[in-house]
Amino acid sequence: MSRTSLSVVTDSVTARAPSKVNLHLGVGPRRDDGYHDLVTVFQALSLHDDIRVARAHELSVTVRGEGAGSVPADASNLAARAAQALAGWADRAGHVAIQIEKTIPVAGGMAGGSADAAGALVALAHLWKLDISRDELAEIAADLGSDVPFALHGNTALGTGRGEQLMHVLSRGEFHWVLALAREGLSTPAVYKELDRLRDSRSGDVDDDGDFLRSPDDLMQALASGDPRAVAPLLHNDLQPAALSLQPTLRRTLRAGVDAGALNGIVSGSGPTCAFLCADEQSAVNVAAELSGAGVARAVRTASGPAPGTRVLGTN
Ligand SMILES: C[C@@](CO)(OP(=O)(O)O)[C@H](O)COP(=O)(O)OP(=O)(O)OC[C@H]1O[C@@H](n2ccc(N)nc2=O)[C@H](O)[C@@H]1O
Ligand SMILES: Nc1ncnc2c1ncn2[C@@H]1O[C@H](COP(=O)(O)OP(=O)(O)O)[C@@H](O)[C@H]1O
Repeated sequence: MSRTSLSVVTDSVTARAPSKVNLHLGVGPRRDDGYHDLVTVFQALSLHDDIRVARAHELSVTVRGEGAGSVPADASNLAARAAQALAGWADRAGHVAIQIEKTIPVAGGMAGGSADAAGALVALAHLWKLDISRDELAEIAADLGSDVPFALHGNTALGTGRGEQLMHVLSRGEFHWVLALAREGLSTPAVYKELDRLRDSRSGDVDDDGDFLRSPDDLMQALASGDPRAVAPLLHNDLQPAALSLQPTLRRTLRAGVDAGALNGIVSGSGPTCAFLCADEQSAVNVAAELSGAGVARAVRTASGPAPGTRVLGTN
């Protein structure tokens, strides 16, 4: 019998990256660099994007699925920028074909672009067999966008700085969410700008900065208890008034979700997706059905959290 030595070459890797909702989003005043200091509690949700990377002779990006038409399929795509950044770290050419299968709504406040960047980082580190630590990957991630480190981390985490400095938060059990997707997206910088404008227009009667950036201890205790009824009243988003100011119809969406039986509803991050926390899985299915019928959203999805961070799904 002849012996051949088999060296298995991986040609493509697929990674799965989660979406997120901010259970608490405290926003400090605008900094000199244009960013805002945050104290936020992220929870990763089961709604995800899949990112496949394959060896190629040049960089290319294709995008399919939810909102694909409004995502750039060129070097400006966050996944392509992630590939270039990782190639730079590894001192190699970033020739790779990237395929993104989107389920996360685009410009929806659920960090879809960040998920795609995290997916590209994890998939390429595997394809290129890079000896890179999670911390080094998180540093590259933070340069790509404030939410990208959390997309890598997943689960539940406290974010500080501009949201890129993370500490794991204990969260027991599974939480069930209904997501109301809006017809039009909202631009993240525009929502932060609207918050600054609203605060400027009523300066004098605002909380002091320390209050914006208080630690959400009650929420973290409620998460550790695993009781959605304890978590629900503690959901808080400083960006919500700004998102509602730019898309006033979201008020009706928020009301409709609670009327349908959700424990509470909140604008997800910079919006316009509205996220409703439900008592259990069956309640989420009922709320989703009723919200779909109410005509207050382009589409309605159910999701659970916390979901794991970005991970390799398979190789070919
Ligand atoms: C609001 C949040 C809440 O998690 O998420 P989304 O709702 O957009 O998903 C994040 O802060 C969005 O993070 P991300 O989308 O990664 O933002 P980046 O690319 O870093 O920054 C885009 C722009 O948002 C504003 N920005 C972002 C983060 C921050 N801490 N302060 C800011 O003022 C700045 O105007 C910045 O130029
Ligand atoms: N891979 C990507 N997926 C989604 N959007 C992307 C991507 N790359 C760049 N973008 C752009 O980034 C903007 C923010 O999109 P997204 O990350 O989905 O929303 P949000 O910041 O509200 O969570 C959009 O205008 C989109 O065109």
